[in-house]
Parts: sequence; structure tokens; C-alpha cells
Amino acid sequence: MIFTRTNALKGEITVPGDKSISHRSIMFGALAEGTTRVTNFLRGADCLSTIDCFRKLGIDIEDLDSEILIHGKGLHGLTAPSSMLDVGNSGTTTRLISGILAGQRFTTELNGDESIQSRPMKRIMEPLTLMGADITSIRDNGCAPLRIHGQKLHGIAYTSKVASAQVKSCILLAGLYADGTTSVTEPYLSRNHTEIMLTHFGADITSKGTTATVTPGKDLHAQEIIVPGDISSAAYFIAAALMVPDSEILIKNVGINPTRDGLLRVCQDMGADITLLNENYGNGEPTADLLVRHSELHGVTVGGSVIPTLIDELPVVAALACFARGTTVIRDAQELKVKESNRIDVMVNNLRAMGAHIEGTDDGMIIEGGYPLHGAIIDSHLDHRIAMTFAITALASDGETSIKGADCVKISYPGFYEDLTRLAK
Ligand SMILES: O=C(O)C1=C[C@@H](OP(=O)(O)O)[C@@H](O)[C@H](O)C1
Ligand SMILES: C=C(OP(=O)(O)O)C(=O)O
Repeated sequence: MIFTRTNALKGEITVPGDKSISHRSIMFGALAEGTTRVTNFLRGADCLSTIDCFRKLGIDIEDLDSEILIHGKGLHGLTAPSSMLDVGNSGTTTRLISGILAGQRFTTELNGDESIQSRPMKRIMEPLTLMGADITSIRDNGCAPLRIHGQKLHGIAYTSKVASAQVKSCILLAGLYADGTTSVTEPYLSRNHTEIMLTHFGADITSKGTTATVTPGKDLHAQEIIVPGDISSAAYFIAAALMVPDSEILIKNVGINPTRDGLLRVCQDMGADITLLNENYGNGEPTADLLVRHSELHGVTVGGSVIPTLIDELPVVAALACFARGTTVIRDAQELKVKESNRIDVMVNNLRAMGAHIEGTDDGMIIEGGYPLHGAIIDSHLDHRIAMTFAITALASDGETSIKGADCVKISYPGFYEDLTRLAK
């Protein structure tokens, strides 16, 4: 797919539903008594993998266009699948479902695509094993495919080395099946959608600082869930409007949970003109419309506790830094190496190909901004976040940018190119 420089971006856009919240709505709906209705569900390939897995576990899930209906069967209602579960490209599906499967009365095997088969699963295997789970990496390499023999589980107090919502959620979900209280402490607070949504479903969850605790024994009850727009998808339009002169756009109904809104804070630190309008609240999740105007940016240092709040947006921050005066340092972001691709290497190689002054480090990137970018051939490594980042970077760069594997955006944002074309006429 080819992209070139564009005129100012103008107009309004509504981005699709949040990926993290969409996954959780299916999983918790399946474990609840009664029918959960979900509107603005993200029909990206990752969330469709979650639906597919829960159908194989015996849950009736109806897709009615305007909403998804999940006919939950309660905490103990899942049934053994007749074949291996396919998690596709989705780390969230893999890690969260493993916590649930660890507490069932049957055995499951699950596997995904090439990228999933190289992503680290020891981070969930270790705590689940401490809880008494029987979970093995079938090729004994700490990655999927995984085999999970359901067991009686014990509560643990676990301190995680990584700030990861997937690890935290996996342990909390296993904790629903344990014989006592389970708590997870992480180095920095990661996204807390599991804690918020499980509480709404009726689970006994408490949060204090960076520790979340679940006490089992409560049944879950069906909910009505309206999924807010995904800030991780809004990120590409925010960045495009900031990069392209004279742009002014309104992005409607975006989730701005403080454990997810790091991009807004970092952009504002860089000098970005972003105004929050029409702030609202639903299902425990805050939302707002974002008015974004082209801005002169300057470099910043991004690290520490803000990192988990914008982990999926760091490719966009690196691209934005090329258009900012001075140096931007991204640190404490080692996690970027174990996403759908090694996002440090892939960003450095591709931005360099476009003429950026960028260096990779062990835990991030250093970018010297202010050097004009030019088109190049970009290898997305089939990583949706990389493809979308370069599609918008190309709009503010000279010449032609060609993106290999551009179709991978379907993982989190199937209509991305159509929406971008509408804003950047
Ligand atoms: O819990 C979630 O929904 C997610 C957590 C993050 O992963 P980690 O928990 O591995 O940081 C994020 O990168 C991913 O896109 C979605
Ligand atoms: C890392 C991501 O997702 P997951 O871990 O679910 O594959 C992402 O969407 O950027």
C-alpha cells in the first residue's frame, strides 16, 4: 500500500471500540450467569479470536450487528473444547484465557500464529504454577502452544517483575477459582480494565496502589456493556493531526482511563494542542471527545510509571519525536521487544529508512527530531501498530512510502485506511 504527503486533516471521526475492553466483555460475559449485551464491540481479528475460543468452550455468542449477546453459563459452565483453541495473533486472548482455563475441570490446548508462538508465556506459567496449575509449553520453549490441565487452585500473593495487565488479569482470573484470596503487585500500575469490569460483574476485587486483590466465592452476573472508543486507535489520528500543518480534528467518544491516557499527557508535554470535551463516564470507564490541532512540538523524556499507560502508543511517540524540536528519549520500555514484533528494532530500522536520526537502546529509543522524513519501503513485520504508525508518518513526509503487509491493521482496526482517507482528503 502506498502513502504520500497530504493536506491538512479536517473533520470528525469516531474510532472503533477498545480492544482490551472488548476482549474482557466476552470473557467475563461467558463466566457470568445470564445474557451480557455488548455494544460498540471491536470486530478486529484479535477480539474475534476471543469469541471463537469461547464458542469452542461451549458458550453461545450471537453477533447481531448492533450488539453482541453472550449467553453466559456461570463460573463453572465452560465445557471441554473438541479441538485446540486458536488465539490467532492475540497476546491478550492467550494470557487471559490461560488464567481461566487453569481452574477448569478439563484439559485444553491452545496455539496461535507465528508471532504468538514466539511471545513469552513463562510470565504467566510461573504464577499459575505457584497457584497449583498444570500448564506446559508443548515445545518446552516458554511459548505457545500451551497445554493446560485444569486443577484446584490456591490463592497466592504474587509480585510481578513486569507491569503487565495481561499477567495481572491472568492471575486475577485464576484467582476466581482459587481456595483463598489472590493478590498481584506490579512495579507500576498497568491498565485496570479487568479490575473495573470484574467488579461490575459482581466479583470481589480491591485495588490499592499497584496491588489488585481478588477474593473468590462471588458469582458473576450478566451486564450491559458499552465499549468506549479505543485510545490506542485514536493515537494514529492524534499524531497525524499534530504532524500535518493546519490540521484540526475531533475524535469522538475516546476512552481516557488514566491507566491508558499516557499518550495525551506525553503529547501535551511535547507542546501539543489537545482539548478534552464532553467528558463522560460509563461502566466505570471515563470517555471524552478529543479536539486535536497541529502543533509545534519539542522533545521530551518518556519513562517510568507512564510507560504502561501508553505501551502500545510508543511507536507513535517515536514517529512524533521525528517532528519535534530537540531530543526525545524513551526509556524503561523493554516490553516493546516482546510485542507482535520487536517494536524497538522495527521502529528504528523503518524510521531510519525514512531519514530519521534515531538510535535503539536496551530499553527504548533516542530520537533527534527536526530532520525532514522521506518515503521508503516499510516492513510492517505484520504488526498492526507498525503499519498504522507508518501510514500516518507518510502523510507528513516527502515522496512515496510503501508499507509491506499493510493488511495486518485488521487485527485491531479493520477500517483504518478508509477512516484515514476520509480525514486526509
Ligand atoms: O491487557 C490488555 O488488554 C493489554 C495489555 C498490554 O499488554 P501487556 O500486559 O503485555 O503489557 C497491551 O500491550 C495489549 O495490547 C493489551
Ligand atoms: C500488544 C498488543 O496486543 P496483544 O498483546 O493482545 O497481542 C497490541 O495490540 O499492540
